[in-house]
Amino acid sequence: MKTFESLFAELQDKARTRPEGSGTVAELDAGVHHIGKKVIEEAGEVWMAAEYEGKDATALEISQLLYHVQVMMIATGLSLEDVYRKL
Ligand SMILES: N=c1c2ncn([C@@H]3O[C@H](COP(=O)(O)OP(=O)(O)OP(=O)(O)O)[C@@H](O)[C@H]3O)c2ncn1[C@@H]1O[C@H](COP(=O)(O)O)[C@@H](O)[C@H]1O
Repeated sequence: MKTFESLFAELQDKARTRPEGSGTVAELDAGVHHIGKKVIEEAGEVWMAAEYEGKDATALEISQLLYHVQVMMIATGLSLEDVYRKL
């Protein structure tokens, strides 16, 4: 099963190797402003799913929020350790 750490390593690899067709590469190229809007959009979807759509839909939306947060970390040059130090 994919974990937060393994997904982050995968996304770092995508950012470095820039494979054709990667949504992550496209999102990184679109920049922090675009990624920020995706984070906000997914956060809103988490809220709505949690209130009205049940556990499975909420888990899906949370996974998408975590993905976009990780893309933001890579776009801003943050490592997992940089964030974990703040926990
Ligand atoms: N976990 C994710 C992931 N979660 C969310 N998303 C993206 O976020 C979008 C969220 O879906 P929504 O339905 O909310 O949005 P949408 O309006 O349909 O999508 P857009 O039109 O905004 O792209 C999805 O369409 C994906 O583009 C993800 N994209 C990629 N991953 C994983 O990231 C890794 C690298 O992916 P690539 O860079 O695409 O190879 C792979 O393991 C993927 O499984």
